[in-house]
Amino acid sequence: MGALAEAYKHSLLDKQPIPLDYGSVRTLPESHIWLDQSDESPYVAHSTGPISPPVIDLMDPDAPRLIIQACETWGVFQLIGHGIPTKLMEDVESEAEKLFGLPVDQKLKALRSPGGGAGYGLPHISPFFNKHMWHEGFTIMGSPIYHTRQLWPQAYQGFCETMVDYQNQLKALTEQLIRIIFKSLNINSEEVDWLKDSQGSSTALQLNSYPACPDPTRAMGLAPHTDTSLITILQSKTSGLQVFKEGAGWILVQPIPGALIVNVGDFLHILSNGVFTTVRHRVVVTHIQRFSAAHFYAPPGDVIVSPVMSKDFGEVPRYRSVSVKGYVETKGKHFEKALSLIKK
Ligand SMILES: O=C(O)CCC(=O)C(=O)O
Ligand SMILES: [Fe+2]
Repeated sequence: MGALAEAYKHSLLDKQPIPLDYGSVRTLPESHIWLDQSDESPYVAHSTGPISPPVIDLMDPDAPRLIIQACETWGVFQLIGHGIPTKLMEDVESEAEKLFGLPVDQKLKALRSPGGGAGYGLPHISPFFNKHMWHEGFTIMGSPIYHTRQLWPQAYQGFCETMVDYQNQLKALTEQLIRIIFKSLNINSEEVDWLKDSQGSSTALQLNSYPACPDPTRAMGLAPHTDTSLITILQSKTSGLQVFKEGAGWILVQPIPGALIVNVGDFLHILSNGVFTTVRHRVVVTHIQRFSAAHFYAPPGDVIVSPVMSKDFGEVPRYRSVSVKGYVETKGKHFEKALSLIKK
């Protein structure tokens, strides 16, 4: 089982209820009101600030330097010139729209089984919050056929072909970015077996829907978190994602048409000895439904992640070495405290 599947298995999700039938709700239920959670209230920052994450063209000869700089200063950037066909990105969005547009009884046929990471359900981070998020998701790990057939016993093929093609292309793009980043860390990609053979690494594709919300200033689409990945690549044509920037607060990321949003995850943060920022992010909701697709990439579970030591990344390790599996378990139990628990 891949490390990400393991992560979801260890989450306490089985104790959680199923997503709301959003189509039938006219007012925000008490269970979904986040306003009281003071500094985390989404109400405080709906507008774009004076600063925003950099936009980088992968075809630019200076892209490697800009990517490293963005990983350090923001932990997130928008990527253009990435080579993922626009048509494929549009197909992913329209297939997600079709899926989440199904009647609730139909969607529940693909509900995640207890201990299973794939299928329809609440956000994986739900167990760590006492309020519910205005969100429904569909998680794909490996082949999507099993759950998709439960949704569309006959017409599952179009959805599956689109998602498999997207997963393959995003995995290759992620590995291209990892090679660029590893060079700066002085890691020889040729010596990293799981990267060289593209074997064993663990990926998940998370389709997110944030339904039209009757009271957006009091609801939370996706609560603040960092990703348990090396790198995450996100697509959404609608704004809603906010990233936390020290000294500036929550910044709305305004998607550039056709761009992908790349963010640093916890494993890259550890590997870079804390120099690359694992960016805290969240999603705010509006009166209009929003879709996104997040592609997570983590090394195989038995890989040991240790901070690199150098002049640029520090000569004293800030984190203990951890196995991917071990860290995933710690995150599954302690969520946002996980990184501080492995601090030296
Ligand atoms: O929907 C988004 O913009 C962000 C999704 C996200 O952060 C996640 O799935 O981990
Ligand atoms: Fe995320």
